Amino acid sequence: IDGQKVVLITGCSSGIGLRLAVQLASDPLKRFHVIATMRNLSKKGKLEEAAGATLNKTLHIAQLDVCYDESVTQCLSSIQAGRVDIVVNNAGVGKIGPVESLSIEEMKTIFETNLFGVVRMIKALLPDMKKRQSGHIVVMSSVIGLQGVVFNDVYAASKFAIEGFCESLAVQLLKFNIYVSMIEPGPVNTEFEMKLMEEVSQSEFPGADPVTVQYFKDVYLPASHDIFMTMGQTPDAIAQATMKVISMERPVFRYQTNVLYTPLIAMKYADNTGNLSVRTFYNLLFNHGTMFKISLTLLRIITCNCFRSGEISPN
Ligand SMILES: NC(=O)C1=CN([C@@H]2O[C@H](COP(=O)(O)OP(=O)(O)OC[C@H]3O[C@@H](n4cnc5c(N)ncnc54)[C@H](OP(=O)(O)O)[C@@H]3O)[C@@H](O)[C@H]2O)C=CC1
Ligand SMILES: CC1=C(/C=C/C(C)=C/C=C/C(C)=C/C=O)C(C)(C)CCC1
Repeated sequence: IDGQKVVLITGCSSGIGLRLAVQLASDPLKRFHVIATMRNLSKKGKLEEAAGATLNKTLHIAQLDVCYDESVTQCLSSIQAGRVDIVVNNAGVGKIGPVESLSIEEMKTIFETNLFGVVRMIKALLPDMKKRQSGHIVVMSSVIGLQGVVFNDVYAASKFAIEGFCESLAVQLLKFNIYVSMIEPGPVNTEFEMKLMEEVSQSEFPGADPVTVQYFKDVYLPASHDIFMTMGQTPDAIAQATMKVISMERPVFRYQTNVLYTPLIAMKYADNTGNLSVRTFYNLLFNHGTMFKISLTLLRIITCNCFRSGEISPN
């Protein structure tokens, strides 16, 4: 452990967290000692299988639920190395649907994980990182932390919230040689989308008017599915991007993993009235058939030539 970076990752039972844990633990130079955490250890089978020979060598599995103080304290105090050099706040939950049919209580649970879960981890680790004048706080944010997407209102709010928190904190932490990095993927093909679809398929959308429900079901859901199919990245691509940011000597504050999404985000900064973003998203949503395919092809042509060419290939 002495020459290694101790990396703690939250939410490793599936998706991005699982792949990141495995990629870091499989580093040929053995630079990382990975503590792959999950809230429910009965789900550890998939990670154990993917970890292969790295299990209990460079990859260690531990219990951690970001929503509970005791769980966080207990996990951190059980760390053999006695320190965490890099924390990857990956645990997160999605939420889609008309706001009229979501209760405030339900909305709070999203913030409990995506905002306060991350804040809890950071608060627990900061004193020691400050003392050691070293550390890297990585957050699995999202493009939805920079640009809202229709029917993702609450999820967007939670990711915007953590962006604001970290953007503010990053300045203070530079004084202590602690870096903060936000990883901002677009759609990623993990269990995330399936969980959302499952939840939606069970809801009758109480409180929402029929026009909104129809707009959500017949326009948004197919368009969103299309976006996951055409623009979606693999969790391995996100793990690779995260590993790249972790390995930087001076880690960047923001890192967008999907070059196809970059021009959509850029609209926000190109027109400070916000109208360009709102209207373009409106048009893209309602023309998601043929027009959308044409727009996407155009985006591919533009972005492949102009944005970080060759750095990460859009899949
Ligand atoms: N998939 C996507 O399109 C995108 C995802 N992201 C973000 O990436 C991150 C990972 O998502 P992804 O891998 O796609 O989705 P998954 O649903 O596959 O993974 C989410 C992980 O978070 C865990 N988790 C949820 N709540 C808690 C909690 N309270 N404490 C600890 N762990 C918890 C889940 O555990 P359990 O199995 O127990 O539920 C699971 O391991 C999230 O923060 C998400 O917002 C960002 C951009 C796009
Ligand atoms: C780009 C785009 C759309 C959807 C984007 C989606 C659904 C993105 C999902 C991103 C996720 C899931 C991020 C997770 O953090 C719409 C609204 C269909 C309209 C057309 C343009």
